Amino acid sequence: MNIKAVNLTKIYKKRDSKDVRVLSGVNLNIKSGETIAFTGPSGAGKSTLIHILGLMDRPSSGKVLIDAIDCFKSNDAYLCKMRKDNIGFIFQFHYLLSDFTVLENILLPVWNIKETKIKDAEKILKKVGLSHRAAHFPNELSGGEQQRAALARALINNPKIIFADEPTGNLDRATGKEIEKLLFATVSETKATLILVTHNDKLALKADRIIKMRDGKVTTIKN
Ligand SMILES: Nc1ncnc2c1ncn2[C@@H]1O[C@H](COP(=O)(O)OP(=O)(O)OP(=O)(O)O)[C@@H](O)[C@H]1O
Repeated sequence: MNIKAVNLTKIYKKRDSKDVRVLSGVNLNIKSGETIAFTGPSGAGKSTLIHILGLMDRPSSGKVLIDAIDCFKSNDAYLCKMRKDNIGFIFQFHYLLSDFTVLENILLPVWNIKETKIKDAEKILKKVGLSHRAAHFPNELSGGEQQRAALARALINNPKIIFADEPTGNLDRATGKEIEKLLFATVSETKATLILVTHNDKLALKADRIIKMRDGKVTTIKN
C-alpha cells in the first residue's frame, strides 16, 4: 500500500507548561512494497510519526493518505478496522499478554477466530521457528522468542504495511539479527511495505531508503 503524509504536525497541549511541538510539517511519499528506515536522535519525533502513519494516533493537522484514502477524515472505528485489515506493528518491547499462551497471543488481533485462522497462526509460528512454544506462556520464553511471537502476532492478519519501532532495540546482537532476517524475509515474500525506526545503522542500511529526522522534521532522505 502507498502511504502519503501531507504537512503533518503534532503538538501535545500541556495545561501546566508550554505546548510540546513534536512534528513540524512532515511530507512523505512511501511506495507500496518499499522498505524505509527512520533514523535520527532521541526525541526527533520518529515514534510519534510512525504511530500517526500507522493510524494509532491522530495528527494535530495534516493528512495521511493510504492508497489515496484520507484516513483521518474517518472516525476511530474506521481507523481501527483499517489497522486490523492492513497494518501490523512490532515494538521494542513485545507487549505479549502474560495470561495467554503464545498461540492465543498471536490470535488476539483476529476478530472472528475460525479453524482456518488457527491453522494460519500455526503456520506463522512455524515460519518464526516457535511451533514448539505454541502452548507456552510469554514469561517462559527468551527475549528473542518473545519478539518472534510479537512478530507472529503482527503478521496474523496478513498486513500490507508493517511498522517496526526499534524491533531489535531490546535484544542482544545475534538475536536482533535473527529478528531482522525474519522481518526482511517476510516482506520480501509478502511484498508488504516495511517502515522501521532504528538507532542501528547496519539495520537502517538494509532498507531501500533511510529517512533522517531531527526536531520533528525530515532532514534527509537517502536512497
Ligand atoms: N504524550 C506526550 N506528551 C508530551 N510530549 C510527548 C508525548 N509523547 C511524546 N512526547 C515528546 O515528543 C518528543 C518526540 O518523541 P518520540 O518518541 O516521537 O521521539 P523519537 O524520535 O522516537 O525518540 P527515541 O529515539 O528516543 O525513541 C519527545 O520530546 C517526547 O518527550
